[in-house]
Amino acid sequence: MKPTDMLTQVGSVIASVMFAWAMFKQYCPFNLQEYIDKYSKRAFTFIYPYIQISFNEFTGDRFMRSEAYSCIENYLGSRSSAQAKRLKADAVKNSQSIILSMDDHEEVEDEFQGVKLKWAAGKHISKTPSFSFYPVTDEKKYYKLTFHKRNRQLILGDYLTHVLKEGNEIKARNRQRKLYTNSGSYWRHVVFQHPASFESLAMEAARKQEIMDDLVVFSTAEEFYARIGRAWKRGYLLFGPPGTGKSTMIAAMANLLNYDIYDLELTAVKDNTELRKLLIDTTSRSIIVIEDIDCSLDLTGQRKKKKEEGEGDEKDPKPKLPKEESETKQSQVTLSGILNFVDGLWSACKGERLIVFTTNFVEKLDPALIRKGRMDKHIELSYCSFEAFQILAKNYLKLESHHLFARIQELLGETKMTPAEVAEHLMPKTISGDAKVCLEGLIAALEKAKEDALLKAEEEAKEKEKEKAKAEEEAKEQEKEKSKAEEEANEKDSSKAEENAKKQVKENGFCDNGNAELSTKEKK
Ligand SMILES: Nc1ncnc2c1ncn2[C@@H]1O[C@H](COP(=O)(O)OP(=O)(O)OP(=O)(O)O)[C@@H](O)[C@H]1O
Ligand SMILES: [Mg+2]
Repeated sequence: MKPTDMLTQVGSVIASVMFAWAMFKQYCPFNLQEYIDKYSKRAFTFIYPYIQISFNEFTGDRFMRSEAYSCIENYLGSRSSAQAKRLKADAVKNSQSIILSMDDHEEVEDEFQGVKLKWAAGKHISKTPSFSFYPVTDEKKYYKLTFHKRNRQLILGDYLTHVLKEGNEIKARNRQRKLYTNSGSYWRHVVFQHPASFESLAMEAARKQEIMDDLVVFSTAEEFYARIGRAWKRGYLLFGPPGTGKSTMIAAMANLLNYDIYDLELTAVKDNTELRKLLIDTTSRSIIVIEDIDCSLDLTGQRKKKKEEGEGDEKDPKPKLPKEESETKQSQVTLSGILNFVDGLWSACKGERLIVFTTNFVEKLDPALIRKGRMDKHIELSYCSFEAFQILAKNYLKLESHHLFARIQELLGETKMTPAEVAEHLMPKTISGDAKVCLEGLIAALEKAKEDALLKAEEEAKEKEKEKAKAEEEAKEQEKEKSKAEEEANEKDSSKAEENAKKQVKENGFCDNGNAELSTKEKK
């Protein structure tokens, strides 16, 4: 038989089979069709040695994108770019980088512990009836994993866990981080792009390293927290004078760990229920920040106030602005609400979380709020040391050393200046950006600060001296008054005794109180 004849015969056989199949579908009862379909698939899987798993893009009611699908998409990214011929590209991180994924109907291979598997991207298209002129197509994308059935245990267990974990990590690396703020009971967000880093933070190197280690250890300690039975969260209390870098450190923490920031404005939270709702809505890998907790709400005196109710109002050492006052009145968040927020059951949901409080006055906070276990790490940010200055000089002026550094070191040891003030003096003052001008300006400011501090100390000493003298005078005056009062009391006593004696003599003819002289006189 000629090859052309053979081809003709094959073609006619295929055409007949297809015709028979079409007739069968047309006239065969639906139940029988289903029956045959089911058993033919079973028979096929019986002889087919591979297992297939589909991961659909949307689960359930189509509104939720499947987490597994996006994890797989991320996981397959690098493999796709290396193996697939048709790729899809998408921009992430505010168009700063591109991620690639395989296009529909492409396949890539993967290997896990020596086992080979295959991933394929596909889509089901179904036409949904519509009144529109244009037909509406409903695309359902999926990834299909194919592997040999002898590896079932390994793939369903370790491999899929590995895919989800790695996919999640890639997703976290690629995602655009967000800065959230609360508005009512919802979070609004903007893109978070703060350049702060631990490298540029002006702080002693050893302390900085300790904080960074603590953060990194925390972020990788999921198994540890699960083993010891603690929620995977950690509290940081940053305290120190204004301008010492508390907010900057929070941004550096977020950049180090690649976390989102939830900046919680407590005065805008109506009550504890709203606070809980906000907490539940936060995602994992995030830092929840409450800035200036001492003046966000009057949490400082709540416990004391309850005890002292009716004893009159305690004077707030920091006068509040009228707006702040009215907001505080509106907010009914209580200290116990905050404590539940920090370590209640809800704070444990959905992965790792850092909770950071900042304050200028740590001593004003209720000890319950900042005890270890709630605020695990207390970090004091203080005035600028010489080591911190060196980092600022390197950042601002690109200077590692300078002959004026010695004088600055001397002055920083003698006076207090916040890193924010030092940084301000190191900002370029001339177009040429002459470092010497900045350093001289800083020296002048430090000398002035030193003089001011001396004057202030002298004034304080004088004030103290005055107060001491006044106190001594008052004490003397009090002493005088006391002795005068005693004299008067003595006089009163003796005249009273005299009167009593006279009375007795009049009534009894004698006196028994020992005032014999008087009684005999009276008798005579
Ligand atoms: N330790 C620091 N390292 C680097 N820059 C700093 C440091 N401290 C302050 N700065 C600079 O000073 C500015 C103010 O600092 P920041 O807002 O972090 O202070 P803060 O402690 O949060 O103050 P506040 O208590 O008033 O909120 C920052 O923009 C930063 O440039
Ligand atoms: Mg701040």
